[in-house]
Amino acid sequence: MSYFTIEGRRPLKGEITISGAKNSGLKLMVASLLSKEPLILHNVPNIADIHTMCNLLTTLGKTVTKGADTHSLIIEGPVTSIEAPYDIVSQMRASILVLGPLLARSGEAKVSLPGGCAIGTRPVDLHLKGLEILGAEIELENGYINAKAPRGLAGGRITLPFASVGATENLLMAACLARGTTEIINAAREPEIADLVQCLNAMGARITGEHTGNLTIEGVESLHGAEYSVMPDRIECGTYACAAAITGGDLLLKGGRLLDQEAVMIALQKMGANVSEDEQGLRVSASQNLVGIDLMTEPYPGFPTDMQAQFMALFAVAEGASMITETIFENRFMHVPELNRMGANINIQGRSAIIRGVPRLSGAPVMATDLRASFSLILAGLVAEGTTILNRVYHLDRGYEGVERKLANCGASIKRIEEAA
Ligand SMILES: CC(=O)N[C@H]1[C@@H](OP(=O)(O)OP(=O)(O)OC[C@H]2O[C@@H](n3ccc(=O)[nH]c3=O)[C@H](O)[C@@H]2O)O[C@H](CO)[C@@H](O)[C@@H]1O
Ligand SMILES: C=C(OP(=O)(O)O)C(=O)O
Repeated sequence: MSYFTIEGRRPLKGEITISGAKNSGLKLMVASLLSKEPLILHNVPNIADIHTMCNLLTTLGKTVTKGADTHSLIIEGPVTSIEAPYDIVSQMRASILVLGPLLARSGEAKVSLPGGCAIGTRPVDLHLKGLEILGAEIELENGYINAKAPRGLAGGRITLPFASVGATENLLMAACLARGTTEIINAAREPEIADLVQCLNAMGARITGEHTGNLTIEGVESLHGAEYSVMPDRIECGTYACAAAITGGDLLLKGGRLLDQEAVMIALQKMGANVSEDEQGLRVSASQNLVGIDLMTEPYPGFPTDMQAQFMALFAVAEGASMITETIFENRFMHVPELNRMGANINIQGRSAIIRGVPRLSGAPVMATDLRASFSLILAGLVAEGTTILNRVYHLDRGYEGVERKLANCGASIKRIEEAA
């Protein structure tokens, strides 16, 4: 297992190129199940979750090859298996997204139930209820979802009680090949949904309404191949924006887009950071002490839960008190005890955390518990006095490409130590 050592208190200055979005790239790869023709994807991030998705698609019969450059993939060929096995689904929850496309294409699917994870119980009831409205027959047995649509899927009107990102994506992909028209009311509006819609439309789907929360999908007989570039990762961009702010640095985040993350950038500005945008990307700097603010996580366009842990690190050293209310996942405060071990003063009250800013944090050995929690500890380590040792960095490798390279290029002292197994 590898770990990071970080020596803190160095302002970050320079440029970081933002990679393609994990939370879009994974779904675009799944869309390849809807056609046997090649789907050529560019700007695919080189991260563990993408490798896991390659593995899952290969298990289902697809051929995945590297494209013209290191961030391109070609996915093609027929689906030859309808089973997403437990050993892959348990590594990555996004695997559940193969359910809708497999049903639509093959009329049946067997997908392991993903179960909960460190941030919450994460049920998939909305995915299953929506597929039933489209005509699927679903049974749960031995930890698997067994789904059948012997007469194919048929369009329907699905109202989501909560704008679930994953349910929207699963139903959207299933509806592309259903007979007739499907409406998804109260669909998620995250930018990754629009990216998926654009890719599906490039493959011949007929989807409208991607920015409105109400999607209309006119089913088509078949989809064809396409070439598409994954959008930049707004969460990676927001994370490095926090790195600039917490270290009193100045970073150009190449490829970052304000449009995708206004709530995050407004929060940084309220705290005293400077944010500007030009044709290269976003520039974020801080020349004064940050001040605490209150935040609540919400579905897009609200403040994203995937940035909550990173802002917790910022608030830990900001002047005054801050409060974060987490409304999306019930257990997403696992980073709090670790930040407190570094000298932060954070109390959890139900779904809210009260953070009283402290003048300094001190380096300590800490343990990553999930992807974004891992980066909140890196941010704390970048501003702490002394050495921070971050264990279990495999969480981080799921979703951030080349963390230590990107940070070290901008002046951070961070090293990955590979421990023999
Ligand atoms: C791979 C990926 O894109 N992951 C993102 C996706 O996760 P994911 O697609 O899992 O997130 P959802 O929007 O579906 O989940 C949000 C909330 O709804 C609940 N829920 C969801 C589905 C369901 O059938 N029943 C149910 O109760 C979940 O438990 C959670 O509490 O969106 C989240 C919310 O922006 C992000 O934090 C994740 O990074
Ligand atoms: C929660 C996240 O991912 P996943 O849904 O894959 O667990 C995330 O990207 O922060």
